[in-house]
Order: sequence, then structure tokens, then C-alpha cells
Amino acid sequence: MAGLATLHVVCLPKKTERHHTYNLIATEYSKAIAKPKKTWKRKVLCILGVFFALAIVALIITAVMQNKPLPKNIKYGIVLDAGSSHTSLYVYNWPAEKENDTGVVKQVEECKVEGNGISHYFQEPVKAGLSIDACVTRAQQVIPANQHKETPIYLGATAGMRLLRLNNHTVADEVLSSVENSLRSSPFDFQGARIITGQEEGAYGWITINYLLKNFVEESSVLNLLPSFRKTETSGALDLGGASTQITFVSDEDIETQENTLHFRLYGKSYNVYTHSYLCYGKDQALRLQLVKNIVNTRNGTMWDPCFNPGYRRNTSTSELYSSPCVSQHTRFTTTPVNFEIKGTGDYQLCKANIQSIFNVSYCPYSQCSFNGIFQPVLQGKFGAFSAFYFVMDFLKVAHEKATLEDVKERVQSHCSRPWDQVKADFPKIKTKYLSEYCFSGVYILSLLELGYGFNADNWKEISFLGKISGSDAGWTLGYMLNLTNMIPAELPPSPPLSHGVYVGLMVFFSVLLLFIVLICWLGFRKPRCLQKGII
Ligand SMILES: O=P(O)(O)OP(=O)(O)OP(=O)(O)OC[C@H]1O[C@@H](n2cnc3c(O)ncnc32)[C@H](O)[C@@H]1O
Ligand SMILES: [Ca+2]
Repeated sequence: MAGLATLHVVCLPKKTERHHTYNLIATEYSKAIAKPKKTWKRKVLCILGVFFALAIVALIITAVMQNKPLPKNIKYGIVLDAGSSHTSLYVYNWPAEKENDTGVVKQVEECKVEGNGISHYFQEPVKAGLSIDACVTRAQQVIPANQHKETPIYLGATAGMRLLRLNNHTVADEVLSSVENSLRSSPFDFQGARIITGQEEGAYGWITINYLLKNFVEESSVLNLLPSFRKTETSGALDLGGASTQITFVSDEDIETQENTLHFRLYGKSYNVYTHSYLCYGKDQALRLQLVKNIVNTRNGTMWDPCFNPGYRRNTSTSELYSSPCVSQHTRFTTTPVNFEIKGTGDYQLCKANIQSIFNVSYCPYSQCSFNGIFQPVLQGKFGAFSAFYFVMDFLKVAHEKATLEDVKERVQSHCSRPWDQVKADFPKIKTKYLSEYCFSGVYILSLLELGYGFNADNWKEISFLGKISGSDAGWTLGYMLNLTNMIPAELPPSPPLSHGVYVGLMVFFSVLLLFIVLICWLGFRKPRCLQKGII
């Protein structure tokens, strides 16, 4: 009782009045201590206050504990991208209980297979299977052993194998059987090895980047309950491989060709998507087409090529050049194999002219075309450009948003004119094949995007060059796995309107607010003792 009584506030008089009132205060104070009145009321109020504070603390603890995310049960999946130039194995993982959410699947490992793509093993198909073994072993180290059996493993082969199949169907099947045998003998759950179509390649690339950019469903937030706040824009996908290139984007226009049309229903929304895959217009096959065009510039065993840096030289042969189905019979300059040396001249304008000659823009059987008589609707929205689009722009240091089309042209032109010895000295660690081709690739990318697809100085800013998105490579593999494991639902799964973080945050905020209001009320309604006693 004495303890409670001593808590009373004593109002001090103003400085000038102090000497008149000191005795009075002393008297009142001693009275207050000596005879506390109505202390039972204050006691009850205080006990209630303590209970109230405890209740709020309990409320916060309950909110945090009860709504705590469950311990994660991690699932794994493996996809091998058997590209024309190389094979990569990707390991993905995701929390099992969230598998229908967007953006939860993450790439945890990329293993690059030593050597060339599987189609290069056409003379010894058995070696194709052996080539991927080291990466499959790597996946066994990354994924916990008790989950190997339930981890699906897929292999998708792209344009290199499409070309091999065009050349020799039987050999292509043998190469596929070889990689299939290798994957079957792994401890993982083998789900198939097949050549995917260009249409699938474009579609899965588009799904991958939009999934990783979280463009399909917005993070749950109170604002998303209002339709005007829901992000609906997707990003188009531009993929430049070694043997084919894909363009895929949502179009509001009528898509005039069935083979270029895709309809998706993802997370409760419908998408009308245009896609096209240009076989032979990947970077390596396009270089081959350029060399074939340039063969007329061969004198005394030397081909002077404007798309290589001055001083660059490399030996090759007509049989090597003509070994692809991309080089049609009638464009063959000679049938007898001839060895010759390529020597670079680094002439941007001549290189551009050579490259532009491989795009036929004079013929279009539809209302509008890209090139080679292929229908393409008007470009729409933003685009993510990956694979060689990114490798090349990143090397030329123009992959950032601020670079204009003019900046890129200047950078490519200046790179092409640099002597090969200087280029080599500046980048000793980059593979000679990649380094020697940046001039050609830069000019080719500009021609493909400008002359081929119709980008210009205005809409260039809509293109983002993407290597990885949130740690996962931009490419078709993730979209492929998401589709085959049914991880993208057609309809939006029911979920609480607020995420765990937002929920706990709001609980804490309102509890503290409530506590604050009660405190203010208590302080406001409580009469200071000095007033009760009429001191001032
Ligand atoms: O899709 P397909 O056509 O089957 O081919 P791919 O899958 O093998 O093609 P990539 O995207 O891996 O590579 C595209 C091209 O970029 C080249 N490339 C790969 N890595 C590179 C790098 O770091 N710098 C420059 N070029 C690179 C590669 O040799 C190819 O010519
Ligand atoms: Ca590829």
C-alpha cells in the first residue's frame, strides 16, 4: 500500500511562487503519504493495466509463433540443356509446400559439360552419354542422397540435334539413346530425353523469365486486392543460341499463323502469345551463312572477312563450312573440298552488308513479317534478351539500361576495328573462339534485332539484357521443368490475402497502437494528486 502511495505525482509551483508554497507542499505531501485515499481504485486500475500489457505481449507472441512458416521440406529437380554448342546441367530446388507459388523455384547449381554439344558426337554416339556423366555425378553431390530417387531428371536437346536429325535421323536417335542410357543409370528419377521443338523452346524461355521476374502473380499485398494495383505486364523473351534464335511475346493483335500461336492460362490469367524459332539463325550457324556469302572474297587460299578483327587468322575448309544443313546445296561455291585461311579486316560496314544479305526482307505472304517470309505482329511491351544476346552485350559493356542503340553501334564498330593482337592481350582469359567472334556477333545481333525483328532507336530501351534473374539463368530449362512437374497452375491457388510478414507486422503494429492509446487514456483520465487537492 505504501509503495502505491509513493507513486503520486507532486505538482511543483512556478519558480516565483515557490517560497510561498514550500511549506504547503510539504504538508500536502506528508498528508498524501500518511493518508492515501481511494488507493483500492488505483490498485485495480494498475492490475488491469498489467493484465492488459501481458495480453498484448501474448497476442504478439501468438501471432509470431502460430503464423510461423512450417519447417521447409525441400524438393529438387534436374534439367539438362543439350544445346548446339554445349550441354549444361541445372539443379533446381523449392520448398514442397509452396510449389504452386511463383518465383519459389531456385537454381542451386549449373554444371557445364566439358567439350561440345551432344550433336557433335554424331560419329561416336556412345561418347555423347559419357560426356554428361561428370555433371550427373556433380548433381549427386549437390542433392541429398535420400532424395535422389524422387528427384526428376529431364534432358531437352535443341537446335544442334534438330539439325543433326535433318541430316541423319538414325544417328540423331543413337545420340539420344546414348544420353538416355547414361541418365537411366543415374540414381535419379529419369523422365525422358528428347529433342524439343523450336516452339517449345520459345514458350519455355518466356515462361522462365516471367516466372523469375514474378510477372505472373504479384506478391501478396493489401494493394493487390484492388484490381488497378495488380501488375499484369509480361516481358517478351529473346533467346540467341548457337544454332537457332527465338522470339516470344504477348500480342493483342491477331496472330495470322497457327504455328506461331500459343495460348496459356497461368495463375488465373489467359495469355495470347506469339513465338517463332529461326533454325540456322543462332550465332554459330549465322556466322557460317556469313562466311558462305563471303566466300567470293577468297583469293589464293585466303578469305578476307570483314567480321573478324584485323590481324585475326584461322584455317578452315569448304567441307567444314558446308557440313551443315543450314547451307543449302545451291549456295555451295564448290563441291571439291578446299582448305583456306580466314583473315580479318574488321570493317563494320562491310560486315553489316554481308550479314544483312542473309535476311530476306523482300518477301512477305502475310500482313507483316520479320524476315524470310515469317509472320510477326508489331513488337509489344518489354523484352528480356538472354543467352548470346547477353554474353555479347555484356562483353561489349552495353548490357546496361542506359546504352542507346546508337551507343551499341558505336561500341561494336570500335571493337571490330581493334587489332586482334590488342584484343587478345586485353582479354587473355577469354576463350579464343568467343573472343574472335564478338565483332561478328555484335553486328549480327544489331542486324537481327533491327532489320530482322524491327527494333529501332525508340523501342531499344524496352530490351533488357539478362544473364541471371535472382540467381537463376535465363533460358528455357526452368520453364520446361515447371511445366512438366505441373508447378504452374492454370488457376490462382487460394491463399491468405496477407503474407506471413505483412500479417505479423500488422498484428504488432495494431497491438502497439492499442497499448499506446490505452496509456494515453490512462494518463489523460487520471487526475494528478496536486489538482485533486487544489494546490494550484
Ligand atoms: O540453343 P542452341 O541454338 O541449341 O545453342 P546453345 O544452347 O548451345 O547456345 P548457348 O546459348 O549456350 O550459346 C549461344 C552462343 O554463344 C556462345 N557462347 C557461350 N558462352 C559464351 C560466352 O561466355 N561468351 C561469348 N559467347 C558465348 C556459344 O558458343 C554459342 O555460339
Ligand atoms: Ca540454347
